[in-house]
Amino acid sequence: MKIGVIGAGAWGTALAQVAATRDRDVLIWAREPEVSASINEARVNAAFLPGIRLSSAIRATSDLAALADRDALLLVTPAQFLRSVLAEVPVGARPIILCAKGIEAGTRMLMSEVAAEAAPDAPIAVLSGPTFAHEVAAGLPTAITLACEDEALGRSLADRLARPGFRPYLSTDVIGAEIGGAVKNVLAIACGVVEGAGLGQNARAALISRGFAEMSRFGLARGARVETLAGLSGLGDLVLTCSSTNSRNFSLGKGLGEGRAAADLLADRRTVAEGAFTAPVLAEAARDVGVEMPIVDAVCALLKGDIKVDTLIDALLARPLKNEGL
Ligand SMILES: NC(=O)c1ccc[n+]([C@@H]2O[C@H](COP(=O)([O-])OP(=O)(O)OC[C@H]3O[C@@H](n4cnc5c(N)ncnc54)[C@H](O)[C@@H]3O)[C@@H](O)[C@H]2O)c1
Ligand SMILES: O=P(O)(O)OC[C@H](O)CO
Repeated sequence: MKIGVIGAGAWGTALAQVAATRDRDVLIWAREPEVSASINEARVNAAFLPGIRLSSAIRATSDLAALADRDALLLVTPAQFLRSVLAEVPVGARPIILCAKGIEAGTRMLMSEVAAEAAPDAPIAVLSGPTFAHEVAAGLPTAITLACEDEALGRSLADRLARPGFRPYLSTDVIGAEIGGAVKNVLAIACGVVEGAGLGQNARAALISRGFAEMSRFGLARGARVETLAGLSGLGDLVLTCSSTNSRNFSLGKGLGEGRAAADLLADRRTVAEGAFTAPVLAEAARDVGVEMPIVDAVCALLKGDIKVDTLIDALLARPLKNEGL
């Protein structure tokens, strides 16, 4: 199975590196010609994954047509660009593995729903979990969920990607795997706010727990399974991303918590903080299914600049007491 990777940001590059540990022919599409050149000539992705020496088995191209000979495609562009990129790739009936974590603005669609429209003949899998790209590219031990409704295909894709240090766990719950990855990015912004505003470790733990309750309420309303939400792609990734400034989403939140404006923090960013795009569409999607997500609403308000951090925290803490259950 010849692997093609579409998107040469940090995560696409790390996944190409994973595939290249056993495969002598991995092709990655970079939107930026200078990134292709840097990978092919210097064996490094200086723009998006600096400091990692890349395998000589990875070739880069900036021509999407060059992916025509690939047997399976990993889609690793940011979520808001999945549809436009798929429109340019004649995917046909080749399996696609969706790796972006987000919800499409405007349509409120999950990535699998976008892909089902844009590449209707392609079998779909989702790869999602607690996976900082630098650690994966450096070969540090990592476990991840690979979800595919077709169990046999899921197993063959997992076998194709698995390495001693990269361990996919199989699931058939595609929606559940996607919801965990999309929602945790928004909650990571909230945890960053807690850090930036100096609210302490108790508050961070409370936010992870109550954030997980929000993720679970929304996930269950959308048909996700409890074990998926409590697994690597849900709780696992929530804990990772809420714990470290290595997370772009957590860092963005930290800046907000320090009182900086979202527009300034997001201006001229080359790397993506998906939670900033997911937050408003997630809030809408939650209202569609009648689910309360107060932490997500709070992140939306901060991103819009509607409210100051102190006022927001006071409002969250003043909510009526309630039962802990979902
Ligand atoms: N970085 C990680 O550790 C990590 C881990 C797991 C999942 N992810 C997810 O992978 C996805 C990609 O993130 P990343 O970290 O690789 O990106 P990145 O922040 O490293 O790089 C940004 C990417 O966006 C691409 N881009 C910009 N404008 C574009 C356009 N108009 N059309 C298509 N692509 C465009 C750039 O070419 C580049 O590949 C995100 O959904 C992210 O949540 C990231
Ligand atoms: O840097 P972040 O916040 O986009 O997080 C990266 C990955 O999603 C962690 O699993």
